[in-house]
Amino acid sequence: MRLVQADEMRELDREATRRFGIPGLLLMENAGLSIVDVILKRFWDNKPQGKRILILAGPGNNGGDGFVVGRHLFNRGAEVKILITAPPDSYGGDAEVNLKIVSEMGIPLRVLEPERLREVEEMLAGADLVLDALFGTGFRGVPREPVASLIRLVNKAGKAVVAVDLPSGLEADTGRVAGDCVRAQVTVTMGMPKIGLYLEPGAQYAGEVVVGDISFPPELKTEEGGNYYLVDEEMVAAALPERLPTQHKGDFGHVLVIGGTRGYTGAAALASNAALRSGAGLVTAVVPEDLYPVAAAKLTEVMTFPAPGKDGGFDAGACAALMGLFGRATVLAVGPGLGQGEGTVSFLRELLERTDLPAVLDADALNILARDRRILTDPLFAERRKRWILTPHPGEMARLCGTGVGEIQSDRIGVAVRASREWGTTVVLKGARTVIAAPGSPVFINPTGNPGLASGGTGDVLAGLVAGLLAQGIAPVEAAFSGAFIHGLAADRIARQKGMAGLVAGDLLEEIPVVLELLARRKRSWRG
Ligand SMILES: NC(=O)C1=CN([C@@H]2O[C@H](COP(=O)(O)OP(=O)(O)OC[C@H]3O[C@@H](n4cnc5c(N)ncnc54)[C@H](O)[C@@H]3O)[C@@H](O)[C@H]2O)[C@H](O)CC1
Ligand SMILES: [K+]
Repeated sequence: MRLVQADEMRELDREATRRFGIPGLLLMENAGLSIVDVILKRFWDNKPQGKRILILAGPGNNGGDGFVVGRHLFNRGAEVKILITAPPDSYGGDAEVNLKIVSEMGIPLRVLEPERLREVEEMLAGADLVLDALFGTGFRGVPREPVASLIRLVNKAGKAVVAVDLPSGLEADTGRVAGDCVRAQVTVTMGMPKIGLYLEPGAQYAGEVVVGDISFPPELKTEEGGNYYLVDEEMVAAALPERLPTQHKGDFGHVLVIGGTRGYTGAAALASNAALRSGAGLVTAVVPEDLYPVAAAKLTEVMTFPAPGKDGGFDAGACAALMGLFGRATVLAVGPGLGQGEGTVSFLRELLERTDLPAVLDADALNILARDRRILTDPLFAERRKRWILTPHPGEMARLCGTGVGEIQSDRIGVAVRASREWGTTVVLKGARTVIAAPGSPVFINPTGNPGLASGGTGDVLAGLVAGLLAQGIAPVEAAFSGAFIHGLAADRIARQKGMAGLVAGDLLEEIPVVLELLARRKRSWRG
C-alpha cells in the first residue's frame, strides 16, 4: 500500500483542483462525509439520534473537516458541540465557509479559553464521542498552550476518540510525537495514508487507520510511482518464486552461512535452518573447525563445513579454504555468531574482498564493518555492495553511522535512506516497523511483528530467511521486505497462539513454511 508525506498530499490536493477542477471545498465536504460514515457505522450503529459528540476544531482545514462532520451529524439528529481553538474571525478559506454554516445553523460553538479548562472537562464528560479535528498535515513541532492542555484532558477523559487525518500532535512524515498527542481509537486519514501513521509511536496514537475517500480520481490515487510503501501480502506473494514440478533443489540456490563461533553455534544453526525453511535448495553452515563437531551435531538438513580456526574463532587466512565452496554457493549470510576476534576481523575483510557473491551481512559482520567502514564506501566494491543486504538493529546502525541510538530512532526512514544511498546497498533497519531502503528504490515499511521478537536468535532467523529468499533469485529489495514481512507475520501468528513472552526464535522456524504456504495460496486465489 502506497504511503505519502504531507507535502506529497498537499501536491495531490492541488493537482485535484488544478487538473480535475475539484474545489477544495468539495474535498473538505467529502473528507467530512467519510468521517461521518465511520462514526455512524463503527461507533453509533447508524443511530445518531441523541448521540453526543464534542468536536475539537483547530485553526486550519483539519478544523474545517470537523465543521463538516458537525453539520452532517447535527442534520442526522445528533447532539453536536464544537470547541474551536482560535477566534472565529481568524479562520479563512474552506474552513471559514464551513464555520459560518455551522454558526448560522445555531450549532453550539465555544472558543477554548485557558482559564476555563474546567468547563472543557465537563464538555468532555458529557460527550459520547470526541472528534479530534485540531491539527492534520499542517502541524509542526509541539502543541502550544492551551491546546496542549486540551489534548491532555482528552486523553484523560477516557472517551472514544476519532482523529481527522492524523491524531493531533503527530508528525505526519516521521511518526514522531514531540509533545502531547491525542490517542485515537480510529484515525480517518484523507485521500492517501500518511507515513507517520505506520511508524512508531505514531501507529500507537492513530489506532485503526481508515482511508477516507475524498473523490480523488484513480489517476491521483495510483499505487505507482510512490516513494513509500507499507509492505503487504500481495507485494510479498508477488515476489516469491513459483515452485514448478520440474524444478530441483539446485534451482533454489545454495546459501553459505558463515559464523557460529564459540558460544554462538546456535546463531549459525538458526540462520541456516531459516534459510532452508525459506525455500533455499541447499544450505551450508561454515564454522571454525574446532566447533565443527558441535555444529554438525546440531544440524541435519544443513551441511556443515569446518573452516580454519581456533579458540572458537576464524583464522585470518581461513578464506583460502573456502574458495572451493564459493564456486558452488549462490549467497552468503555472514554474521550470525561470527564473533569479533582478531583473526575473524581479518577473515571477514578478505572474505568480502575476494568474493562478489550476494550477501546478507548481519550482527557481528556489521559490528566489524562499523570499526572499519572502508569497504562500505570504497568505490572498488560499489558494484558488489549492490548485491548486499545489511540487517542492522538500531544499536548496530548507530555504530555503523557513528552516532547514538536516539538519533537513529528519531528518524528511522531518513537514517535508512541516507545510509543505503551512501553505501549503495540495501539496508534493513530492524525494530518496531522495520524500514527497508535501497538506492533508487522506494522505501518500504514493514507492519508485521511484535515485541515477542525481542528475544535472542530472532535476528539470526531473519538473516537466514532473507539470504534464503535472495538465493532463490529474488532481487535484494524484494528479498529484504519479503523476509521482514514473513518473519514478522510468523511472529504475529505465534503470538496469537502462545502469547509474546514465550516466543523463541526456534518457533519461527516452524511457522515460516506455514506463512509461505498461506501466501502461495493467496497468490493462487488472486490468479483465479
Ligand atoms: N486531500 C487532503 O488531504 C485534504 C485535507 N484536508 C484537511 O486539511 C488538513 C490540512 O490543513 P492545514 O490548514 O494545512 O493544516 P492543519 O489543519 O493541520 O492546521 C494546522 C494549523 O495549526 C497551526 N499549528 C501548526 N502547528 C501548531 C502547533 N504546534 N501548535 C499550535 N498550532 C499549530 C498552524 O497555524 C496551522 O495552520 C488536513 O490534515 C486535512 O484534515 C482538507 O480539508 C480536505 C482534503
Ligand atoms: K486531527
